Amino acid sequence: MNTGIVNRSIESIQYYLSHSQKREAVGMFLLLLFASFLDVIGLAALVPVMMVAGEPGGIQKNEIIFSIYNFLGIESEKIFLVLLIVGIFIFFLAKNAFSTWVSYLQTRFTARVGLSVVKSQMYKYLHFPFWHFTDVGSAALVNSTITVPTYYVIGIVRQIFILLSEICIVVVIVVGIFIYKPLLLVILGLVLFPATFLAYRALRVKSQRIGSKLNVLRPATMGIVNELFSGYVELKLANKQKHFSDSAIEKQQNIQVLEAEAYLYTLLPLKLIEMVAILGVITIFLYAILIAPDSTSLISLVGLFAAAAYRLMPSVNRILTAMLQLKTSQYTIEALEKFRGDEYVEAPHPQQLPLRFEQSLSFQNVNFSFPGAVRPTLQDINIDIKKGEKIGFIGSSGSGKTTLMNILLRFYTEQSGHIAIDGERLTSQHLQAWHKIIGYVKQDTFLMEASIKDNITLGETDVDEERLQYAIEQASLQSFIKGLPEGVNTYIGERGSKLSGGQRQRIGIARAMYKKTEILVLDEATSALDNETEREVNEAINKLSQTDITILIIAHRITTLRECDRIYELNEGKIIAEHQYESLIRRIV
Ligand SMILES: Nc1ncnc2c1ncn2[C@@H]1O[C@H](COP(=O)(O)OP(=O)(O)OP(=O)(O)O)[C@@H](O)[C@H]1O
Repeated sequence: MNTGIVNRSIESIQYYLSHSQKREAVGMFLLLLFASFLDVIGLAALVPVMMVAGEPGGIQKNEIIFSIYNFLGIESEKIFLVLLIVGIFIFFLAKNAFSTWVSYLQTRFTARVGLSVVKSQMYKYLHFPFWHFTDVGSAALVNSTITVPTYYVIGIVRQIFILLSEICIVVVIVVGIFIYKPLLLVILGLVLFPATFLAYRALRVKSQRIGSKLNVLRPATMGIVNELFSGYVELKLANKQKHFSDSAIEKQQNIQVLEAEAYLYTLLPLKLIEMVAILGVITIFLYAILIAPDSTSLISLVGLFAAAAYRLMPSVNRILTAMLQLKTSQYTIEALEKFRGDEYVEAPHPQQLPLRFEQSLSFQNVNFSFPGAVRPTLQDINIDIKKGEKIGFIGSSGSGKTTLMNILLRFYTEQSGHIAIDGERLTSQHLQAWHKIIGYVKQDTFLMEASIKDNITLGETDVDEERLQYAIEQASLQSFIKGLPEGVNTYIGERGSKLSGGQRQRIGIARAMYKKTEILVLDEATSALDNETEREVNEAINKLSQTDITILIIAHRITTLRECDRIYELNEGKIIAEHQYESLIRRIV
């Protein structure tokens, strides 16, 4: 049988196991082996005991049982038989308790492996280079961090355990038969092995193909369903809801068909093995008629074959099914192995240093290009900002404003030049301290399906109420919150659907204020800004302008920049001009 997928699976699982877990896995394998051994002993003991019990004077006929009978010195055969049956029952009880315990250990172990796969995937995607992160897309991210690990545990980790334990059972039986009757083993091998091998070969490619197709279809369907609901308003107005839902249903239908086909393949082996067992009986008959025309050996051989096949069939079936499941789930191994290259591995967090921001923040000859971009996204950026200044950024779409802020926030790292805080170069050793004092209010503020309070504190359990009030005031949210039935505890709906555009941005501002932001980056929304929203946001910005918080505002409406000390204009990644608000507004009017 092809062991490629088995080796691949074991190698893949090893990646997630610590040293002690690897030892634990070996220990568990030994326990499985022992449980299989007990399983076979139990069955092997049952048959002679039943035969002895059913036949008067049977005790004397069976050598082993007879010697036990003599050893115990019990006078009544009946009592001995009762004791023997009770003994067998106790043995089965103990054996099953033991194998249940082994199964319990195994499921706990599997669950822990599953958890470390999820953890490892989460870690991987949370430490992804930022530009790459946005390329992957949220549906694929959810699929990779939750769905793929789930199917990996079901389709790979569990199947490997099933496979190993069933192989143990088969080996024990085969060794037993070999000792007892080598000829039977030859017949069994000749019949069972090629048939099983051929069945596996016929189904494995199909199973693997099903898995790969499912891995594409599942996130694609999830993505469409996500869009269907998140774009509810736009799709309804454009009369496109049906188009999206039809496409999701079509994909879901394909998934159902593939899953049904995969399920069918798990049922087929048993049917096939049954046929093979019958074929075995026929082979023995033929053997007996043509080669060894001795009827007593024929009957005993058929009986033995039937007994061996009876115990072997379920095991061989489970082995085949497990192998096919491994093939169907092979895609999960490949999916988990993605992005393990050095370019995706973040340098280990260096020791963190404190950072003081008391005087200035400057960009010094900063240059940045996205991987594969034809021209630099930012070129020779030089800006000096004093603490407490309010600075505006304008420029056409794509001129590099957001990228510049992402560098300041350290989501991207400049290829040359640097950022200095109070004259000290900002490095990865300052990351924690830097993120503590810098806040970012994005164009589309991230909002959770939770209360206003949770959205401002980002779900903090030990809320500093005084700080919360201060943040609400600074973001000019107090009158809005006062008018709500449950005040700060009011739920804002999914992604803030119960809020206006201005209210959403002001929640973002309040969030930044709550965390004691010293430098605030505001990326003003282009689309959502109607006059009322602009007034609301401007009111908050004006209020913040009275504080000593340093503010950097990317604006699409010049009026947002009224309180700015200076305004930089970007074009194609370069700073092409520095303006004062008055001169800029005159130029436009
Ligand atoms: N993740 C990315 N990968 C590759 N190129 C990118 C990526 N993000 C932005 N760019 C490119 O970098 C350039 C600058 O984009 P940026 O978002 O900084 O512009 P912007 O001035 O903020 O635009 P807008 O005003 O429309 O928000 C654009 O040409 C854009 O296509």
